Amino acid sequence: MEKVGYLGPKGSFTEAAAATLLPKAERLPYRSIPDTMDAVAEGKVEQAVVPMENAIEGSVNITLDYFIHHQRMNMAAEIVAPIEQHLLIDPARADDWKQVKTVYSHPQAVAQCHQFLRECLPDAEIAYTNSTASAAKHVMENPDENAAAIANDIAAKAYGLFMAQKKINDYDHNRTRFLLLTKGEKPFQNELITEETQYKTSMMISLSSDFAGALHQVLAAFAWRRINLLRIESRPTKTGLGNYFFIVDAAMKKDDVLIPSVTEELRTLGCGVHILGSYPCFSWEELNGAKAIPEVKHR
Ligand SMILES: O=C(O)C(=O)C[C@]1(C(=O)O)C=C[C@@H](O)C=C1
Repeated sequence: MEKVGYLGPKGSFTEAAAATLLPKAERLPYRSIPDTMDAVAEGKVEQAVVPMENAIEGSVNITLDYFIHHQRMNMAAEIVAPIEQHLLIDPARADDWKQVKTVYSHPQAVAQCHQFLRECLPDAEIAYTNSTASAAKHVMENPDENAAAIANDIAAKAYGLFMAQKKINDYDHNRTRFLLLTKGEKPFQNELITEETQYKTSMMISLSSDFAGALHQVLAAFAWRRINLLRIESRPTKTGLGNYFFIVDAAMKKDDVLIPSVTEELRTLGCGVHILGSYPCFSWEELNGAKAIPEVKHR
């Protein structure tokens, strides 16, 4: 049976994303995003699912940075999922959630609920964990701590916690984009792919030097070919203040003409160009119907 690694433990949003993309694969939890990627590089699993970007909080920087600087692999598929955060506590404290002293969660989840925390739990300490599910697990394992977790309803069930406050994310349209990563360029062969499936091609582009219009030249290479760009993200190269590379997502599948020619043109301009993957993109609703978060049967 094929294996997929995910940011665990069980009950994380990432597990639900992995279960939806690869329902037949054996799922193996890892304790951090870098550990999850290392598992692919070390051959412990053939592929892994990690969170990449959130509609409220933006990029998951650790994913992007570890991917670029430490474990360059292939982006093989994408799923965008709705994210509903809840405040979970030990059932024995069901009526006392306002007295909670510490709130545990992943930094992305905490950021998605800033306003709620400021208004409803202004004195609570925030403690960051590797994932929302590890926060829930911690609260379950430490009933004397007077703590709460921000996590989803699957984690509430998995760890026997009470949902003291539901949907505490500050904005309704909360969605996270998860990526399936593989070691080599392994096309995602799956019955989920149809004629209508949209593709993206992600590229890392570094500018040759800093001059007026350098980024404009890069964008022009896409523009005159009418390649639609869905995202441009800049991240530090970590070589000095002010040095950045760009991650660009083009709304098309890697082909034999446009992508090779834009790559060629950018290289002629002196840019570094790496194709990070060309992959099908799915929405949660497309794969799960109207159900917000599917029941994840744990293995
Ligand atoms: O998968 C999880 O449960 C996580 O904690 C990770 C993560 C993320 O990094 O974006 C996943 C989805 C939510 O946006 C919040 C947290």
